[in-house]
Amino acid sequence: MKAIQLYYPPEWAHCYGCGYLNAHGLHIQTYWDPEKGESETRFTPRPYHTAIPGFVYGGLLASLVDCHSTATAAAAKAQAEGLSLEATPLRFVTASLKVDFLKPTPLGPDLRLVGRPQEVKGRKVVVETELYAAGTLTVRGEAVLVQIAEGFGGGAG
Ligand SMILES: CCCCC/C=C\C/C=C\C/C=C\C/C=C\CCCC(=O)SCCNC(=O)CCNC(=O)[C@H](O)C(C)(C)COP(=O)(O)OP(=O)(O)OC[C@H]1O[C@@H](n2cnc3c(N)ncnc32)[C@H](O)[C@@H]1OP(=O)(O)O
Repeated sequence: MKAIQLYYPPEWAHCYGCGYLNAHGLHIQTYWDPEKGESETRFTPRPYHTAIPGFVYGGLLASLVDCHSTATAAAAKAQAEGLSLEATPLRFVTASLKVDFLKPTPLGPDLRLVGRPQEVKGRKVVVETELYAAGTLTVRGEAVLVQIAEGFGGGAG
């Protein structure tokens, strides 16, 4: 299976969080399950992603939710419209990002984010995300993503 971000054309692939052309970026990769209608991202924080020793920096967690959500929006919109991302790349930007830090997130385990689209309407998609560390829910996110307007270069916009 191919990560959603790898369908972005090069002009949309410089994002610090998820762009495959950003050498210094996080290279977040998100996978879509068309049957469940949900997405999954896995990421293992590095020791320098520390908030206080032993715990992950919240800004990193917000970045994971952010790029996981933009990719989820692209997949959800493609599925809703019966489009293939291969033939019709879609790119969303973040209009609103809410992150609830429910518990400290331990630094060490692989993190798992699960995204569920709540609304797909016009250019707007709303995505809810749960982030788990070693099976424990530590972060919940809600994002509003807006498909970039036509004329912003690359794909179907
Ligand atoms: C970083 C570039 C941002 C600028 C975007 C421009 C061009 C993009 C070109 C290429 C992009 C390529 C790659 C992107 C790379 C990385 C993405 C990773 C994620 C990010 O790191 S990205 C950076 C942070 N991001 C921004 O820098 C956004 C700045 N902002 C805007 O560029 C506008 O603000 C925009 C486009 C968001 C909306 O503007 P707009 O005029 O196109 O759309 P409009 O207002 O019609 O809203 C349509 C529906 O979204 C609802 N809606 C709008 N805003 C809302 C809000 N805040 N809360 C709740 N709902 C909201 C409305 O209520 C309506 O919903 P409804 O139809 O139901 O009423």
